[in-house]
Amino acid sequence: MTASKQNLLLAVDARDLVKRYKHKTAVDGISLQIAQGETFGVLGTNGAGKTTTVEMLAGLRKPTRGSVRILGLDPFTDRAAVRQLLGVQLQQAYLHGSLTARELVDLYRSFYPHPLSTDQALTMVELIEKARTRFDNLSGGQMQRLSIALALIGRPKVVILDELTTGLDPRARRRIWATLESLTQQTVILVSHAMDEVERLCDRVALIDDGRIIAQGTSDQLKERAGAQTLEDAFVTLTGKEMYDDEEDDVQ
Ligand SMILES: Nc1ncnc2c1ncn2[C@@H]1O[C@H](COP(=O)(O)OP(=O)(O)OP(=O)(O)O)[C@@H](O)[C@H]1O
Repeated sequence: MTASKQNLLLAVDARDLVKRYKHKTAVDGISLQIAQGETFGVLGTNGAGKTTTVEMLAGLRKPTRGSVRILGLDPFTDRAAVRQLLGVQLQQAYLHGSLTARELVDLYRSFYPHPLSTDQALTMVELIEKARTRFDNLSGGQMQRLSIALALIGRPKVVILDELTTGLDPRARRRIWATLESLTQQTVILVSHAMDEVERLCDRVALIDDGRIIAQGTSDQLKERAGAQTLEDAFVTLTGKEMYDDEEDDVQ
């Protein structure tokens, strides 16, 4: 494949994704086209369908309808190939708790052909001193940082990060942001509630509400479209909802 043709290939091409559960349509016709090298933000209130969407992109949840291609490959039928292209950090890391941080990084390294070194990965998220600590004995923020290192260890072409820095202290957030800003060659899909994070890191953003994309564009385009000063105000105007509205909060 020539270089120019390769660049035309979308990192993510999702068409009309639908995910229906028995009593709920979590995702209701989402299409996303994300170019190679883009950092793409997915914003939405709790329960909007963000995690379900990215799980379908990663081949972790089968869509009821629709198609996904990651660099032209189907994550379900080309599972082994896609696994080498993709790094995923999910909201809840299901990791083997009795393994140490170093053992987990070593294990994940083995899945990829050209990974970072274990020390590089642990240093990147400032966990080198915790290398010998079992996963179960790490703090919540340390577990989260480790899961970011595991998503990035294989130098994947496409990285999916769900709630990247939720719960991290300001210093750790800045450090992780700097790491992400250095990933200029990689495509990043970032699910977030943090407007500052999205504005700083993302080239484009999709606003998701009730399983649908209600607007997408650069932060500036969304602000302009909503006549808003901030991305948060744009979000409220375009969705008619406050960012932290939660379905469950209504029951009091
Ligand atoms: N396995 C499941 N069975 C039934 N309903 C589900 C299942 N998983 C998710 N849902 C529902 O689908 C909707 C979308 O969930 P999802 O986790 O994708 O939202 P989200 O935007 O990631 O939310 P949050 O910001 O709270 O993480 C929610 O109403 C959720 O309760």
